[in-house]
Amino acid sequence: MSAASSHPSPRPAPLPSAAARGRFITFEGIDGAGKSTHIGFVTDWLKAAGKTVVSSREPGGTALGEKLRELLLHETMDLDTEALLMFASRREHIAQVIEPGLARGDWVLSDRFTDASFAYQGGGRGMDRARLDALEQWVHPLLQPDLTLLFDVPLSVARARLDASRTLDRFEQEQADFFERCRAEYLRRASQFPERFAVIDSTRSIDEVRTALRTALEKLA
Ligand SMILES: Nc1ncnc2c1ncn2[C@@H]1O[C@H](COP(=O)(O)OP(=O)(O)O)[C@@H](O)[C@H]1O
Ligand SMILES: Cc1cn([C@H]2C[C@H](O)[C@@H](COP(=O)(O)OP(=O)(O)O)O2)c(=O)[nH]c1=O
Repeated sequence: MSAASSHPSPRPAPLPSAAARGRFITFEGIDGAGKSTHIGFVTDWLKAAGKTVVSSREPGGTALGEKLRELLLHETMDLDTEALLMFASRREHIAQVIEPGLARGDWVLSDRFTDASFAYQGGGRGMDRARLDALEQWVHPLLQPDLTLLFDVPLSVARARLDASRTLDRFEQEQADFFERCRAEYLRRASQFPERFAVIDSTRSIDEVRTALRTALEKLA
């Protein structure tokens, strides 16, 4: 018997496999609904579950996106310009942050994404939905969030929660009926895409909201 047959050669090392794709979670709701309050909680919960988390926002999330955010929040502009700049910021965010993060296997959290354009430019300002559909098809034909957490509250609750002392941006200065339309469009989107939306009743206490968030996250993990 040869030495080779009595001592089989060691198995070749497995080839490095590509990281499993991460998950994309978006946070939505009218201003004052409670998104920012709970992003930190979701981040901590996911990290405790062993995930690598990237937390970002729109408009913004990149150096260029943050410059566009400044313009969007403070300069008066035509509605088409506003929608195009929202999607320009989004394109950069997808290319630089969201797609690379998901490819690395990270869990990417975004404070707002395309549902906000449908809610604010579409519902709030009355932009034709077909135009927003076309922009979405252009900017991210294949990408959709794995989970969209919609923090839902009546406008009166959101308004009461917004810190009276803070300076309101161009969107926050809008009238009540604008936000009613935004909220209605968010809820319409949630019923159009029930597989990815979790509607969180954000009138409940922070602890109760956290319980609802855990339930939604456990389904995804
Ligand atoms: N479930 C809740 N109950 C009571 N107050 C809340 C709740 N969620 C958020 N808040 C408070 O409401 C205010 C607005 O919340 P925030 O998370 O900044 O809203 P958003 O990011 O959606 O604009 C904050 O002062 C926050 O502490
Ligand atoms: C992403 C996005 C945001 N917006 C608006 C909603 C918000 O009023 C504003 C900024 O969002 P946000 O970061 O939630 O504001 P804040 O830091 O004051 O809580 O931009 C749109 O109108 N369309 C969009 O596509």
